[in-house]
Amino acid sequence: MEIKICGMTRLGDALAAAENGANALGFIFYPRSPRYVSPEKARELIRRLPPEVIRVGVFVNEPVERVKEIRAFCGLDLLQLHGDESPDYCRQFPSSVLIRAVSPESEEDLPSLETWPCRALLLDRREGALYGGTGRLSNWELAVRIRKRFPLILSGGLNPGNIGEAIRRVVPHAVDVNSGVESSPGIKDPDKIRAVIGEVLRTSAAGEEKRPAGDERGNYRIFSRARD
Ligand SMILES: O=C(O)c1ccccc1N[C@@H]1O[C@H](COP(=O)(O)O)[C@@H](O)[C@H]1O
Repeated sequence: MEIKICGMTRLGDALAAAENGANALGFIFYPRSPRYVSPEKARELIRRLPPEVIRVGVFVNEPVERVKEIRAFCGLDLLQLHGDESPDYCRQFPSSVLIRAVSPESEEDLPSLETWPCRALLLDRREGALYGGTGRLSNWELAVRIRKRFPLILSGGLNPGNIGEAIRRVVPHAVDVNSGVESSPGIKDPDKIRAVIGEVLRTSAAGEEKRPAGDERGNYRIFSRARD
């Protein structure tokens, strides 16, 4: 089970996540977010990270050229598009570097997910004008349907208290945690980071033990360095 911790604004938080086993860290380049980090600051943080940690840039409705510029400047491995970007917008990037955030509300929304040219879907919950970071749970029943067809990152309101149940019920490829490991928006709590990663490792190890022989989930890694 892969894990991403999102909304990094401070070096100590990023290193705590990396040292405790996070596979990927997210940097939010959406100016209206309380977790916004400038490209200059993100670059500073990123260059001090252990090389094996995957760096994900989170964008909301940013012009394509600006996303490309920030990606090159900061050395981002993957791009998480979390706004109203269209499939045509997405096609201006290699699909291998894209994570598309989606918030389907019912089964009827599922066929449209086929249109996204991306490496993985990230299931989140939108709340009014807020694009993400709401701390609200996503729809786990739809998540089970989605993960049968696509590499899925489960997101939305995950925290040390509910992530074990989320993994047992949804069995996603990866999980993404953000406000659930904070003491206030943009300020992570290293104890909560340790707790959430510990819970992910324990739950996924128990799941592996119970899996019948021959039930391989494949070796697909979402958080790896993609070739453009
Ligand atoms: O965190 C934000 O402020 C944010 C703003 C705009 C787009 C995405 C944002 N965060 C993403 O939201 C999900 C879920 O967050 P939470 O766990 O419910 O707090 C996560 O993938 C973040 O990448």
